[in-house]
Amino acid sequence: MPQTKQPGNAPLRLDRETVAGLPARSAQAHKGDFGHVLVVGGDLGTGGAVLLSAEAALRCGAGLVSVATRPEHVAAGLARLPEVMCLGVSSANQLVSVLERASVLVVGPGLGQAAWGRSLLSAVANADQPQVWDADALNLLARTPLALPSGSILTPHPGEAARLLGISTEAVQADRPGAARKLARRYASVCVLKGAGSLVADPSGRLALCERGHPAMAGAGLGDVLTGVLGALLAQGQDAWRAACLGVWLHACAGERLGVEGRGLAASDLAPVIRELLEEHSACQA
Ligand SMILES: NC(=O)C1=CN([C@@H]2O[C@H](COP(=O)(O)OP(=O)(O)OC[C@H]3O[C@@H](n4cnc5c(N)ncnc54)[C@H](O)[C@@H]3O)[C@@H](O)[C@H]2O)[C@@H](O)CC1
Ligand SMILES: Nc1ncnc2c1ncn2[C@@H]1O[C@H](COP(=O)(O)OP(=O)(O)O)[C@@H](O)[C@H]1O
Repeated sequence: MPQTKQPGNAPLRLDRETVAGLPARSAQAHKGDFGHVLVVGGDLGTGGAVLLSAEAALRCGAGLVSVATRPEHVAAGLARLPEVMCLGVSSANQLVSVLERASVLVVGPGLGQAAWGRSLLSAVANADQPQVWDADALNLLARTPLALPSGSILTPHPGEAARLLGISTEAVQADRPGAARKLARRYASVCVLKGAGSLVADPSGRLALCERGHPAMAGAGLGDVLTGVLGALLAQGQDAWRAACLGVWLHACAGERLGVEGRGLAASDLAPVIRELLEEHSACQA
């Protein structure tokens, strides 16, 4: 299990044995048992990012999934993902009722950094459900003092980590464990530092390393998929550390499985493969 003792300062290596799984579902299970993930983002021009996240949340077993995005994106969202409740929001006050119904919040994919994204992020930051912050939520966090509620996960790529730490991307890459641990401590959250050899750090200094993955994953939207995976695992009762370790490992193994087909991996190809891998690791029915 990820809580396994680590020798000295060495990171825990994530693999099938060290990653804790989801419990099997009872035969009486119903959708209310598996949480409600709300994905917030998708400003004009980046509407696909929230759909990638929502699709991944759905395919990883969240009971309910909602998206709050620009009203202009609702029709496309419903056409692509009829299972997802897609709400058009022009301002943060329209978020209030859906925020109350969600058990986990994912914020940032395609959010943008203009007034619309900033106001939505403030509303999300005031909610107390566990959250996953990515992309523009992190870019806004780098220039606005906001606190993440306990049990949350941030998922910077090296560029975002550099903005949060006020250093260069090269400096982040030169000491990835240091950067991940610093961000986890600073934001009192679990930090996933993405890129080849993704790291998971928690505020107590725990560190895990994922050596799986594939260079075919170097493409648009792969990070958006990861946010949905993490949201779904939190919604199914995993704490932030366990969700991050399992989610990062599943995502990287799926990239590896698809990477053998070569370049041109589309982010939306990942969700069904992550589903397959999750079932191989943690069967739905005992
Ligand atoms: N279909 C969509 O709607 C998509 C929307 N996206 C959104 O577009 C917005 C901008 O995000 P971006 O991440 O493209 O922009 P950023 O400018 O934040 O990041 C890109 C830069 O970060 C650095 N970087 C990232 N990963 C690195 C690594 N592994 N090693 C070294 N350097 C690394 C590089 O300098 C890279 O050019 C976000 O809101 C994002 O969610 C993207 O996720 C792409 C897909
Ligand atoms: N060379 C690589 N090896 C392993 N994983 C990679 C590689 N390149 C990208 N990834 C993974 O793909 C995802 C890319 O996320 P991100 O940079 O946020 O992209 P986007 O913002 O376009 O969604 C991360 O989870 C990262 O770890």
